[in-house]
Amino acid sequence: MKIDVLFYPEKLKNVEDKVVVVLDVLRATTTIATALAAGAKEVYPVSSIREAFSLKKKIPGALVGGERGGIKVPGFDLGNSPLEYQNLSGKTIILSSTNGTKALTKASQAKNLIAGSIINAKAVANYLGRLNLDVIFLPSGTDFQFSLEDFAGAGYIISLLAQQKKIYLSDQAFVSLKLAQNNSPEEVLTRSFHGQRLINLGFQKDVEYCASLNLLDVVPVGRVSEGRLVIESSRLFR
Ligand SMILES: O=C(O)[C@H](CS(=O)(=O)O)OP(=O)(O)O
Ligand SMILES: [Mg+2]
Repeated sequence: MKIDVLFYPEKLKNVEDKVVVVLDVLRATTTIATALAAGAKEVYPVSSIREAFSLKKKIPGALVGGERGGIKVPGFDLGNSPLEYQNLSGKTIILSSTNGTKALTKASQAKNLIAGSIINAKAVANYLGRLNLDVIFLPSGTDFQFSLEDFAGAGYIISLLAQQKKIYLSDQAFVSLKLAQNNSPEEVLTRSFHGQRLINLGFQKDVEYCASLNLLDVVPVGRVSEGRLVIESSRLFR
């Protein structure tokens, strides 16, 4: 299996025949994994606030969540804190965040699209091992800049994948793996620019939660339905 890790979404091209793992460790893909583990039926990632409100009108009972500047959008039911996403049995979630949901929609045409994070690293690694195809990891970044937590997040998954498969790493994937091998998730997330920003906004508990390696065994997978990306929990591979 060949493994590549991009720096940020702008580099992603021609994904139709690719396996793409999108990461937004702080916090969108962690929130998606948490929502699905809490029983949500599906998550629709959308880029804009307007699109979120418009889709909510079309799906009775849907909850709309997300943030701008880290803070819950006025009129939304939920913010972007994974800790808010509990007891969601059968619920549809519409999520719009600054970075993660944009990266997910950018990768929506991928042959296989997976939302990865640190809390479900092992489950994602097992899933990729079963797929047995080349993989591109796509860090969402923060405001179109490189983000440490997403790049290292890919490395934690790669390190678990390396325990079960022969893998061939691009130069960037090699650095991502080394970063993960030499730093704990707590160190990485607390050190990162985005982690510091969230801590200053009062989201210390979110940062700690997002660093909880292998907490959940859910694998969020994307598919396009009626022209729109929807993410559900894969129950095929555990
Ligand atoms: O809520 C978050 O963690 C961020 C918002 S910001 O970068 O702190 O403004 O959104 P995400 O899309 O989850 O990176
Ligand atoms: Mg982020």
